[in-house]
Amino acid sequence: MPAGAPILSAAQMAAAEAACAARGIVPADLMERAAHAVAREAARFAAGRPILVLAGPGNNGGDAYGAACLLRAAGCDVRVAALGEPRAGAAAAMRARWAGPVTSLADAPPRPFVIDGLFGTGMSRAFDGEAAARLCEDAFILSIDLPSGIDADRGAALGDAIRADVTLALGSLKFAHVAGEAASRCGHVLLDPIGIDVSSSARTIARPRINPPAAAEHKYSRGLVCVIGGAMGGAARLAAAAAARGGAGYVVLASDDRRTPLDAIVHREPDARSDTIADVRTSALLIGPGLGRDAAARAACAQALASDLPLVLDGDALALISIAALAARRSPTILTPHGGEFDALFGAGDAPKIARTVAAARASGAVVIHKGADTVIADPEGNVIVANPPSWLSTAGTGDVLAGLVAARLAVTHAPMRAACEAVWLHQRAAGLAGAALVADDLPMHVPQAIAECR
Ligand SMILES: NC(=O)C1=CN([C@@H]2O[C@H](COP(=O)(O)OP(=O)(O)OC[C@H]3O[C@@H](n4cnc5c(N)ncnc54)[C@H](OP(=O)(O)O)[C@@H]3O)[C@@H](O)[C@H]2O)[C@@H](O)CC1
Ligand SMILES: Nc1ncnc2c1ncn2[C@@H]1O[C@H](COP(=O)(O)OP(=O)(O)O)[C@@H](O)[C@H]1O
Ligand SMILES: [K+]
Repeated sequence: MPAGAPILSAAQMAAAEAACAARGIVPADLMERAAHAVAREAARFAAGRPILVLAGPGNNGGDAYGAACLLRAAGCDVRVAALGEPRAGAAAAMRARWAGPVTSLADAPPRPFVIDGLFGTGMSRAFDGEAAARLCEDAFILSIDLPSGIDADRGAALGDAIRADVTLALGSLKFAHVAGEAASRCGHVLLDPIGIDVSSSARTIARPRINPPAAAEHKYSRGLVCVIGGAMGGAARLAAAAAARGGAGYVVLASDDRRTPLDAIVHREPDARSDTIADVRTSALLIGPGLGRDAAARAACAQALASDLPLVLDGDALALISIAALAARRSPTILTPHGGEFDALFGAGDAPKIARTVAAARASGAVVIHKGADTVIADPEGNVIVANPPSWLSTAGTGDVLAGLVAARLAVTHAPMRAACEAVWLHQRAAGLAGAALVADDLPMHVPQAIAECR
């Protein structure tokens, strides 16, 4: 996935395209550039294999006809199968340029390399993809802009959507490249800006820059993280270990369980929880991993919310707070809900995940890390960063590790959106370093290497 790349809705993409026209770059120019980009990548990936171009009735099909012409001119073995016929504009002109035969999808024999140019951002309703599926079954598939059959904004498959090996996004990434079910249908995502200027408040995550501590720093100035433990000691220990490896200067763990994951982590008795929450030296307080939901947990949450400390709320804590109490806070707050916790706190709703996460950040005044295969980070100003972490993270306790990293980065940076992005990047990188079949305990030890890569 291209790092730090803008992400647009279909409507925002169309507006950017219209703005090009105002600068004298007409749709035919953009389609020409798109066709060149598709032909370039197709030639590279096909590597001499016979190519079948699937062309649809809209501009996605126009890109496909344009690429077919360029590939044939370059000596490639190209056939075209079409669904509908472009009727007007740049797409019709590209169609007219293709002098070779065009068969229906049903009549086309399969070929080992398919360029999928059936539908892009204009996909509006479910499509019967049976004939396309037959042609794609054993082929390497390069999708133009989006795998056909995807809702560009929601990332939902509309009927029989295509599953691509490589998707070449044109102009900008769309929400479907990073969010929802569609993200896993895109395969490897490439982006060609085709000369369109785009700006967006939503971007893909990029490697952060993390500097070593300045020479004058000491353990307290580096950031004191306090982790409040509860019913399940292991969760708080995972979080504390991650906070220590995540660059905090000092980590305190207040819990019933005297065991700490590292000797460097200071244990405090649970009856000192209230003193810990009141400790003004604390740079970031983490509450929630393994907390439980009993009266003591509720009281600790209420005290944490009422404090002026920078706060990270995870797990059980998210079930013990209200949006109103969050909105009343003046200090930085970061929430780290998974999908179920998010729905319970903010409501399920039909809107796309990115829009729901932005609304949650606005309503709560907090930075929200809405976790999952498409992790959406939003701040109350509407800035959004999206990450697609490795699926091996889908195992118990990895969220506790993330919460500890968030607390560490908040303690160090004092900037909640930056802290959230740094933590999510370090978490996914540590997962990549830990590799297949990782368990949550493996992650903290890989965080120093991930930080070392952030110079
Ligand atoms: N962004 C940019 O700057 C640039 C964008 N470019 C390219 O344009 C693409 C967007 O093009 P687009 O808007 O023409 O839409 P597209 O995806 O081709 O499909 C629309 C057609 O499909 C039809 N249709 C829809 N659903 C259907 C169904 N279920 N079953 C059957 N038909 C269905 C629909 O029919 P209608 O709904 O109107 O009846 C209409 O005819 C974009 O993804 C990129 O590749 C580049 O050329 C250059 C720069
Ligand atoms: N399929 C997946 N692909 C990528 N990341 C995932 C997937 N499932 C879960 N994750 C990540 O794993 C972590 C799980 O967090 P959470 O559900 O709170 O687990 P726990 O409470 O057991 O620690 C989150 O960072 C989440 O984004
Ligand atoms: K397509």
